[in-house]
Amino acid sequence: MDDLRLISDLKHPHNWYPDARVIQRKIFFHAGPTNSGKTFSALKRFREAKTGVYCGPLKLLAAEVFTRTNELGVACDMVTGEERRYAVDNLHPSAHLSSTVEMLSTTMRVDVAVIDEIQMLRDEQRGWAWTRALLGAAADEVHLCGEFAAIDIVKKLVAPIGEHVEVIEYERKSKLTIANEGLGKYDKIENGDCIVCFSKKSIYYTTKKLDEYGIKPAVIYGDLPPSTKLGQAAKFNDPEDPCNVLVATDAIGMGLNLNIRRIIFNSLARQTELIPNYQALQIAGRAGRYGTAYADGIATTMRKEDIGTLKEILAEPIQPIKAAGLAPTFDQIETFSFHLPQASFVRLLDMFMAVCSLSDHFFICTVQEMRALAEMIEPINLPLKVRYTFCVSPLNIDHKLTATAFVRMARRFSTGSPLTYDWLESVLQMNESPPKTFEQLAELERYYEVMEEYLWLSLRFPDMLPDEEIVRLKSKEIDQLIEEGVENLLLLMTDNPMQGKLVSSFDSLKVQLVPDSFGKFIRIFTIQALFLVLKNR
Ligand SMILES: Nc1ncnc2c1ncn2[C@@H]1O[C@H](COP(=O)(O)OP(=O)(O)OP(=O)(O)O)[C@@H](O)[C@H]1O
Ligand SMILES: [Mg+2]
Repeated sequence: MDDLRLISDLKHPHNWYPDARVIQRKIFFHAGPTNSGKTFSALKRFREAKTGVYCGPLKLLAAEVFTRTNELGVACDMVTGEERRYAVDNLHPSAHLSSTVEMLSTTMRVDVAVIDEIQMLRDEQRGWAWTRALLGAAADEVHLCGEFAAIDIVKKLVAPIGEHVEVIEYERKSKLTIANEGLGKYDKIENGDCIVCFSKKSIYYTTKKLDEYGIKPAVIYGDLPPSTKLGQAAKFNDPEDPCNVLVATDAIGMGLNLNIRRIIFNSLARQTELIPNYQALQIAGRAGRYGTAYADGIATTMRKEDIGTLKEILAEPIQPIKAAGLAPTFDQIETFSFHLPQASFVRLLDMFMAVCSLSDHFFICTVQEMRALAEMIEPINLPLKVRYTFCVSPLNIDHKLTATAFVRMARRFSTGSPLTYDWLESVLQMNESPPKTFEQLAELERYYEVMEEYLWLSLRFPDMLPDEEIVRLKSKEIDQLIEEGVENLLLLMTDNPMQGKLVSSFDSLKVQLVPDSFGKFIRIFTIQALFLVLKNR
């Protein structure tokens, strides 16, 4: 037990990064509310430096920095969990790199490291990645961008290594007001409005409602592939495009540049809990974007009775962040397994969580997702490192299709046979026709997730997952189908409620049944019944 306690002692995470510890780093904290130019300033410094790395919270942001930096004439490569791109080629890596925060190499020496959205170190699941970047970036200058709430904790985390934090404060570049009353009705929707929902179901419901008022919105939610998100964002941003309303989940909370004038909270609760005030502020802060047609922003609610709550939430002072996330590293789990050779991986994780010790200012990130993946592949015989890698992959296994594919990938891996594209195709048995119902659209999203998982694993085990190129091409095709699906489903609902529904199945009937007026339902039902009769004859 004493040995186990020693191994799981996480009290001195500073010591995990020897390359950073030999540098006397200068730390700059660009602190301010949303839309205040923090990232803009830090990126300027990044580009001016001889060598630099940018660590962003999302693939989309890493891609945006990659594209923009190259456009500005500074060669920049990109690394995300699933992809490596080079400004030139892999024989000539650039001096600048844009990456997702989890991918930062703590042994790569650079002049400037930018760590964006540093307040994310409080995140229950991903917080460890920001803590690791903060303590481990081997850079002369570390530029942090984020909320004021993170200043104290950052100072406390670097104090033991004698590093000083210089805070640069920013003010919001545009005005943000909270409306006096909630909207109440859909007919008050205007150009530049973004309705924020907290579930896919309410996204569909809201689009349907807007349809009744002849509005065809752009739609963005987390499960959509990046290029669909970008396509929808571009459509909404384009002043020439007739689409001027956006319906989105809080997936827009970070990163995308959107010309939003007014944020309308469809509700203020995720499942049953009110959203925390820092999240509400992040989302509300999306309204009004410096340098766009809608420089001044407004935040409001869909339901009139919610406006008071919104005002209360936004008025609450943001509590300074008290602790930063940490997670067990592979080395620690491996040493644990030497001491407990009989224990299953799930048991190792549970033991680690039970005995590990932390100092003040840290908390241990939840390993729920990792544990769920570990449970699925527990009976499969895999080396510890492979099992660990499978379990830290970012796959969502809430759906049967993704869960089954995950298990089959692990099983195939354990037999030593390569996971080729042909094999993957036989597992997925994809229906690649353009989706006509939301269920079919969701199925395509699942295919896309499995392909992303393949790409993620193939970066780590290229010999066992050799068909990266072909899977990437295929995933782009699926992405395209999803994009068309989002467009077409909305189009079908808006332009002509009858069109296209003749060929759809009972699934679409289920969707139509939910919030529609009775008359419309009778018409659709009659036509569908007629269609079935004709088909059977
Ligand atoms: N000095 C500047 N000159 C021109 N454009 C600027 C300047 N500062 C910021 N911007 C533009 O204003 C917008 C907001 O800036 P930025 O993204 O840096 O804000 P932020 O504080 O990082 O916001 P968030 O918290 O949402 O990440 C961007 O489109 C950026 O290009
Ligand atoms: Mg920013």
